[in-house]
Amino acid sequence: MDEESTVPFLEDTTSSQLPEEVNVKKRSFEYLENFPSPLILLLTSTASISGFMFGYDTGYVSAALVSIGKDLGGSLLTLRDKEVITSATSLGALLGALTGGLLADLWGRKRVILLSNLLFIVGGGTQVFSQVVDSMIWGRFIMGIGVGVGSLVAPLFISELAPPQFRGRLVVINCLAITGGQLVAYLMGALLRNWRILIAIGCIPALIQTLFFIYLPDTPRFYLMKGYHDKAFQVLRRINPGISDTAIEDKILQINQQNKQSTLGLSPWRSIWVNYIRIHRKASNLRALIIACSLQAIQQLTGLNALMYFASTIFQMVGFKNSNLVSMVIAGTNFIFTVIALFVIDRVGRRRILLWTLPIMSLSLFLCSVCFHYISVAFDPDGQPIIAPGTENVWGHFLILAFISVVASYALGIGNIPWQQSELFSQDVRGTGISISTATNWTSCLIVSSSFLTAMKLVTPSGTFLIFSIIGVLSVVLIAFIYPELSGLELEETQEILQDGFNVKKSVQLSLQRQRTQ
Ligand SMILES: O[C@H]1[C@H](O)[C@@H](O)[C@H](O)[C@@H](O)[C@H]1O
Repeated sequence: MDEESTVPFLEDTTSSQLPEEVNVKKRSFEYLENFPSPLILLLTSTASISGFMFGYDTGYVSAALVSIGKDLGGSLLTLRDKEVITSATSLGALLGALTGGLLADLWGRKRVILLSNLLFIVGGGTQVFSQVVDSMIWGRFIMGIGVGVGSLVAPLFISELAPPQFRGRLVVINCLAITGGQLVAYLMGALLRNWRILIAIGCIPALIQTLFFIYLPDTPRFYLMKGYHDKAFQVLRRINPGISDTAIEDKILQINQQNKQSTLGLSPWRSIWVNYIRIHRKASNLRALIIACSLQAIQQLTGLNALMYFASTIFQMVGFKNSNLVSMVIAGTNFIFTVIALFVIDRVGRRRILLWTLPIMSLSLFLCSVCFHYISVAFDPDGQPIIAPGTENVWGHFLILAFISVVASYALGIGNIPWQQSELFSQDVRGTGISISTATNWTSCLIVSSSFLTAMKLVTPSGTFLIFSIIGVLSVVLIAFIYPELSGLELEETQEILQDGFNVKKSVQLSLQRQRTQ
């Protein structure tokens, strides 16, 4: 380690020229490990249980709706009941996302994860014991709040702990848990005929995570936000074995520089307000917010979840009668390609992956649109799409290939990169920032799920997928202009990048230099 590497990068926060001009001041904290420490892996996997519950709880609903039959109130569920039961979770998640980040700043990341578990268990329990539709809806709503809170706090927790060169991969572990949760939900849905057991199983991971977290610490960055130097020191020491005390103190100094802005001592409401204003007034924060919200909106507005929903009808057309199997093929592709993302995200870089995969995804969506042009889709009296008899199967086969290509390119990039959002924000407004961007995700999800069937009727399925494809193309242009490369950079460094512009070119150079020195 040379002398220069002990100079905290952020000491030079007034510098607006990056990165050659700052002579690549190396990070104050030299990571000696080539592999994250066992404690980091334990904390990451435990936090990722939240991701699993996000996936499982959004995934089991279609199977549960089929097997509920007349169990709720003695009559079959109407289409309206099904819609409300399904969307109650997304609505709850929107509420959870709006409040989760703010609570994480007030109470700590760990306590908020515990709160989300309580919501999972109360919401799940309410559903398991439901005798009428209304209590089922309330159960789904309460559980949805837990999903929303968990969807933002788990990646936040992980990215605050992770050494920069592993951060991308460690956050993808949570995304892997989401797609894994969806896959397991479909698998269980196919195996289990009893919906109450299907839902009850979903509460077990929440209990396991609670037990683990009782004994595990919060993140050093949160402890420093609250002024707990010793606790932060101890966690940094445990997660980075082999690092000198001086290097740890350097790191603490670096984090504390950003905490000068913290709202310590203010009342909770006042600090929420102050952070809300701060995130809009300070240029670097506003840029971070624009990037994070854009990525989250793009993830949902390119229609992946709608495609998942429609997949079973298409597969039926080409001879697959088992719709659960269909969902598993799509969810399986999503899972497998998220595994690949895990291995490439830090090496290739977030920006570059998006610029490679989004064009492929847009092209695949366009191919879906072309295939649909040759397939005649009708709608049954309930408004559900059905394939008109006598349709040429060959287009159905092409469509399946196009679907798989959409899901694969999605899972490699836009399916997981928006969840790296915590790295964009400075310490003082991180909770507020990720609350707003996660709420953007759930709002966009609600917009697509509530308008998808109407759009298919109004502009045909071919037109709907053409719209998704156009959104994909526009997103590539937007990302090319506004998304800097943050792979390998310290959380504190990203703010420097966003200080006087989006600094895309300079960030790419800095990230490359970091990769060479790590
Ligand atoms: O990152 C996740 C994942 O890609 C899921 O498969 C998808 O259903 C969610 O909407 C998304 O947020």
